Amino acid sequence: MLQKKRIGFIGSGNMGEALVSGLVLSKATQPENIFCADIDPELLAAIKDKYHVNVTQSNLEVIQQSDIVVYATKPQILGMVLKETAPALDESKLIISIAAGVPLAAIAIGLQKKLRMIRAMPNICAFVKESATAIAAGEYVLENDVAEARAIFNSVGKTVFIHENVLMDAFTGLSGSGPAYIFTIVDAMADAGVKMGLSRKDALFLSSQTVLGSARMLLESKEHPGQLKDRVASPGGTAIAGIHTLEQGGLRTTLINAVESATKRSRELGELMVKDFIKINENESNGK
Ligand SMILES: NC(=O)C1=CN([C@@H]2O[C@H](COP(=O)(O)OP(=O)(O)OC[C@H]3O[C@@H](n4cnc5c(N)ncnc54)[C@H](O)[C@@H]3O)[C@@H](O)[C@H]2O)C=CC1
Ligand SMILES: O=C(O)[C@@H]1CCC=N1
Repeated sequence: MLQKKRIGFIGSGNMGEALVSGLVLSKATQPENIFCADIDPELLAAIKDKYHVNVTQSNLEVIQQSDIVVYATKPQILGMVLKETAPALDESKLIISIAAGVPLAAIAIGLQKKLRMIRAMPNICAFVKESATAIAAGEYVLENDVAEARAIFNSVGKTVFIHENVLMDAFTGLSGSGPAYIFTIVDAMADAGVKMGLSRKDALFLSSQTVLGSARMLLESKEHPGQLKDRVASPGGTAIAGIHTLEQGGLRTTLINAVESATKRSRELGELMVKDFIKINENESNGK
């Protein structure tokens, strides 16, 4: 589906590169159909070297070359970048924003243009084709646009399509930010292994493999996590002793609080971006 589509990235940092990596690994499209822009020439040179895609410091050039444009800059500068690139945007292109917190309606109001837009929340595991991505569509998308967006994100992992753009902040708090929680947990488990006398290398490998295996069991067995937990925790055994300590430490509450905080932060980022957009528009109309 994407073979003939030219896909451009505005911002080629952590997430832009993760998507490029997944797209190239999955062969969903050819490297010559991928166009990456960034302000950092060293980063672009490294991306060209690794993935053999087209790179340029010019956002406008990438947009001109692309059928699908993915905005992958930080939400805090997205308003400015969108304004700068708006002259090159029209209904002939599908625009995808992966920015945390930024509602499509805010982009539409800020740019005052009718555009085919998709909002997506992937995660960094796109690097290894294991992203969990939520996708929502804007008002003016064509029938094929959602399928194309899904094809992009399916090529770097699994997708869910949601109708309510408003739930994106919750996805951002859970699966968009989730790898950071898991990396922290694995790091802490590795520290624990070291404390118990394992080498750092073994401790890190064993905790990472344990997370991978647990995730695969959850997805493949489709059993409830509680049931799987019961299969590990024997009466009077080691796992239940460990779980008791986790519960004493408030693990569940802490994780629920973490997802809630990240969801709230996502909403805040969206509100800040809207304010930013209003300021840019006011300055423009005052001729500043
Ligand atoms: N890092 C993650 O795990 C995830 C990030 N996201 C979203 O992806 C977006 C990008 O995040 P990251 O990749 O983490 O940030 P990053 O900072 O690693 O990458 C952003 C890139 O944009 C470049 N940039 C800055 N100004 C620019 C400009 N004017 N024109 C073109 N490029 C410019 C920077 O040099 C940088 O390489 C954010 O909106 C974030 O919310 C979404 C899901 C997961
Ligand atoms: O910048 C962040 O912290 C998050 C991770 C998910 C999206 N952006």
